[in-house]
Amino acid sequence: MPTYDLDDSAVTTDTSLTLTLPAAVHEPIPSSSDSQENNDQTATPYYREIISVLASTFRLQSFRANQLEAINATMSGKDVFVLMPTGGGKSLCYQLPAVCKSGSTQGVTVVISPLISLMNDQVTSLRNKNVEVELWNSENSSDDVYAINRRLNERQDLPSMLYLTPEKLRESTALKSTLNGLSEAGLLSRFVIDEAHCISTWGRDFRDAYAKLDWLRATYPDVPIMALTATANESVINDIIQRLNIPDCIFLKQSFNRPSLHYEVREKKKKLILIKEIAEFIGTRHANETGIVYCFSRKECEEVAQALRDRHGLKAQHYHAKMTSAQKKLVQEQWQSGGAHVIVCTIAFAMGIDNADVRFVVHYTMPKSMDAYYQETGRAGRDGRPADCVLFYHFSDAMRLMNQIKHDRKLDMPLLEEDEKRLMDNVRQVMDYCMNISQCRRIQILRHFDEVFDQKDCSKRCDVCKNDAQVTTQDITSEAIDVVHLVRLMLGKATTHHCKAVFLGSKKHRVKEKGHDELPGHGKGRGMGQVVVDQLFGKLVVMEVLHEKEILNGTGFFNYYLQVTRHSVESIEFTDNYCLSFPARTPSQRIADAENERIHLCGSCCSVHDTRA
Ligand SMILES: Nc1ncnc2c1ncn2[C@@H]1O[C@H](COP(=O)(O)OP(=O)(O)OP(=O)(O)O)[C@@H](O)[C@H]1O
Repeated sequence: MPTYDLDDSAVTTDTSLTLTLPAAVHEPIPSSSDSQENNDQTATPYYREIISVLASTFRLQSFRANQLEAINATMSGKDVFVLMPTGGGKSLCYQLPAVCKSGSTQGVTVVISPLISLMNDQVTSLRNKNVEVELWNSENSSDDVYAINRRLNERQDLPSMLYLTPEKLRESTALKSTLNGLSEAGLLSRFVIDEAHCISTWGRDFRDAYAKLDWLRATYPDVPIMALTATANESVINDIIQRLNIPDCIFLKQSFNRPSLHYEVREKKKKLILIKEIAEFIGTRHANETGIVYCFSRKECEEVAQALRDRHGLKAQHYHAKMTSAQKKLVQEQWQSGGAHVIVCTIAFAMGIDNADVRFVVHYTMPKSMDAYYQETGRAGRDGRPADCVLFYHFSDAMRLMNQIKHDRKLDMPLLEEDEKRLMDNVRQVMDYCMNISQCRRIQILRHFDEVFDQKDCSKRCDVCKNDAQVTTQDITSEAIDVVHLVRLMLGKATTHHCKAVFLGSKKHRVKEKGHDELPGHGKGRGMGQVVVDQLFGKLVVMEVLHEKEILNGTGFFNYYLQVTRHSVESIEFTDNYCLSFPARTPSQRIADAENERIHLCGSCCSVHDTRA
């Protein structure tokens, strides 16, 4: 057995997960457990230098799961595929061997990475460690390019690493000819494909220039390739391996479980109440600690940050795309120096801000996919210490995301129908996650990565496992059918909000003036309570029984009306999927629900009746 230490960091040390990969695509890939059983990782010819560089350059004491395996494999000239969760320590797997001299291949390690901001961060950090590194991307001036090219061509003082964007690699003939020269001189150590899921059309971030990377193996057959990603299910993995043509790669996968994170979903309330709840959560659980609040829009970021500052006295700052580089830099610096504790940001720009000691991630608005949720919560607890991830969910946010997808399809650019479906499905999966309060959050999250998780290992570090006893599961097939009938009777001309009100038995003016209090479905959901009715409607959207149709109104704005989709009532009756889990309602909650609906409880039988005249 290896004698090196695995720290108790953000990832587990379970390396025994293997995937079933179709033989037609490639030969079976050795799993990490195989390689560990057969090989003492400390007995390789490179180990002595590896350990020395770990301490001297990277100032680290030990390896995390699979890092040493990846480093040894690439130094011995093998292709490697590293599937490691966000914050797991992928960078070290290629940065460390790039600095070492004893590997079987010599020269420059070429890193292909999709995000200029992440490259900049890495390059700065490497230069601070005195690692010789060059960066070649669209931000370079012609003088920069000239200098880099000269350095690479003269080969006197070669950098250990060269960071590139895939677009640069595809477009620049000067770069290609320089790489050819290095290859002919035997001075290309390896190619590293970071965020390798961008290669796959199955992945969420497909990039055209990434797909062209099949060119690497064809042009430089002897240069080892290392592919790394934090998000890839089985189809994506197969696709990456096939496209890069690395069928015999050493495949290293570990559990995606992040034991240090506590997952929780809470019901999203109205704006000011919600912001107060967030402020209280931060104040009681994370006073003076750093965290991120994710919002949907730039306006929302600014409003929430301002409210947290002005109303609740928190050191909060917003961060989004419309800010100037100088403003962003200032906020980053404030965050890193403790001048700002809470960053309220949109997802697109959260990638550029990175701190190891983020203690909480709050989703003010639900994420657009489970992948995104994993990535965004993955910003917390990167130092391996406990951190909280709280997602505030409301059905209307899901509708907002779905409507945005439809809009993007119409307005912007060609979103293919299948892309739209995929994006919609992604939102539905998150809705499903939020509404499923009967299954451990970790089981649900990890299932998304094709990983089977044993609930007992959650150790009550999610809301579901913690609140175990208070959940009720109910077959809601007949209520679902009632809703479908009711929505049909509305002839596609009522909003979701209105349909819910009618279903709950509202006698408000708007309901009465349309005669909807006379409909057969009026009040069928009476007594279920707003939360359960929200869940029921949400479930029907997830199941694609209902959807919101966008209709342009006379004032040039869109109205969203609830409609029944292709599914018939019969299909509901014959599926066994129509169960809902919800927190058991206490008597006081039932009274509150009833009052919300302006319906009174009958004192004698305790069931809900409309006792008004
Ligand atoms: N062996 C180690 N011991 C202690 N800390 C480590 C080790 N390896 C990496 N780290 C630290 O873990 C943090 C995350 O590492 P890194 O940025 O490489 O993660 P990543 O897997 O690339 O994550 P992401 O997918 O989010 O980019 C960094 O702060 C890094 O210094």
